[in-house]
Amino acid sequence: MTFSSLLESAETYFNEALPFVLYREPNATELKGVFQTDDTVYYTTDYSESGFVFAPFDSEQKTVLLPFANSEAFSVTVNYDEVSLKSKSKDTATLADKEAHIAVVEKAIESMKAGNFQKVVLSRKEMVEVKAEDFLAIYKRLLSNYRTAYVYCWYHPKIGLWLGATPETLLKTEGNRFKTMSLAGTQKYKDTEAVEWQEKEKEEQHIVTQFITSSLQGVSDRLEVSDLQTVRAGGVLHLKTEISGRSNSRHLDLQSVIGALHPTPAVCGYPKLLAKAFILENENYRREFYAGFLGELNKKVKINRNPKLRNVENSAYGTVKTVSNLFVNLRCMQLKEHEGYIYVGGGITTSSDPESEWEETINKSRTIKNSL
Ligand SMILES: C=C(O[C@@H]1C=C(C(=O)O)C=C[C@H]1O)C(=O)O
Repeated sequence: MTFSSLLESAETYFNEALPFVLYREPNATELKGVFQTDDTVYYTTDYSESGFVFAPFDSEQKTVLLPFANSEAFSVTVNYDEVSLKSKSKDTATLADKEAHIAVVEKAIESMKAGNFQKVVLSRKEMVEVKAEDFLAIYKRLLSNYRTAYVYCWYHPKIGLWLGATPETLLKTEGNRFKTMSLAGTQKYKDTEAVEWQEKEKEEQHIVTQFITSSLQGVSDRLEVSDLQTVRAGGVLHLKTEISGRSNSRHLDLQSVIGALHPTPAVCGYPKLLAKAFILENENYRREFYAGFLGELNKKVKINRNPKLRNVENSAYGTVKTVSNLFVNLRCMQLKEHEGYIYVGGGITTSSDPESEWEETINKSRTIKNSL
């Protein structure tokens, strides 16, 4: 199977209304595809299943699963030479979009000043003129434009068509080791990653780091927390801290770890339940799968830790491990037959300036717009 034949299979599956997902991990050259052989909507029950998951923001709603057992999986090397299409940027937000977003941001600031909660992530969706039938051209541009992102295209005829290029890992596990990240704080990228950060951004990112480390306290006694870094995600920069560890027990309970993490204050707020209630009550639309998560769940892979043995084919030294690679669904778009919806948001604290928060959503929305 080649890069172009994998894309052709996706096109065939789409035309035949069968579920599939295409995805490429950050900095990887491998494009993977999972093609479900029937059009049933399968769900996870306790995250012990093996497959590709697609979870909504609202953790009360069910997580969709493309079970590996009911699918065919392929992997090819991406051929970027085949991705030469030019990109354009269009800003399509209306004045009404701007006023509505600013009004909710102002309401949140007031509520936080009254002491109701500390941080909330407010988002909106913006309509763009695209057609679902063009999804592969858009997907190829996303692959080419964002090599450090997790770039996916997910389709289920009974649920919808989603594409994205996200910078955020929710959870990576291998056996009982795990890794996650605290990613928050945003500024526009202007040719350098050597930038200063304001207290507001440092504070909102710190809230996320604190939440993650305390949520994982019961999972591992020895958490490793990296230094604060500035990372680029297309046209924006974020603050990032990496958090990793090994579960105290031999078995990592994915259901409880995912339950403890999702949604983090990077996409919801703090305290979690109060922020979530504010979001559900005040954002005047449903997030659906935006700010949910997606990726491989309990995949069996052969791991070879000795680099000297890397070239030994069919290695007898490899061990089979169970891995999960889950990413937060950000910088994404839902594609309908005749239009697309880009989903974007940003973290609000009492020090937020509503106008700058609006600009931040515009800057984030360009991740997708630059590839339409
Ligand atoms: C909510 C989004 O992004 C998240 C919010 C950020 C912020 O508030 O600065 C930064 C990165 C992400 O964790 C989004 O892209 O829609």
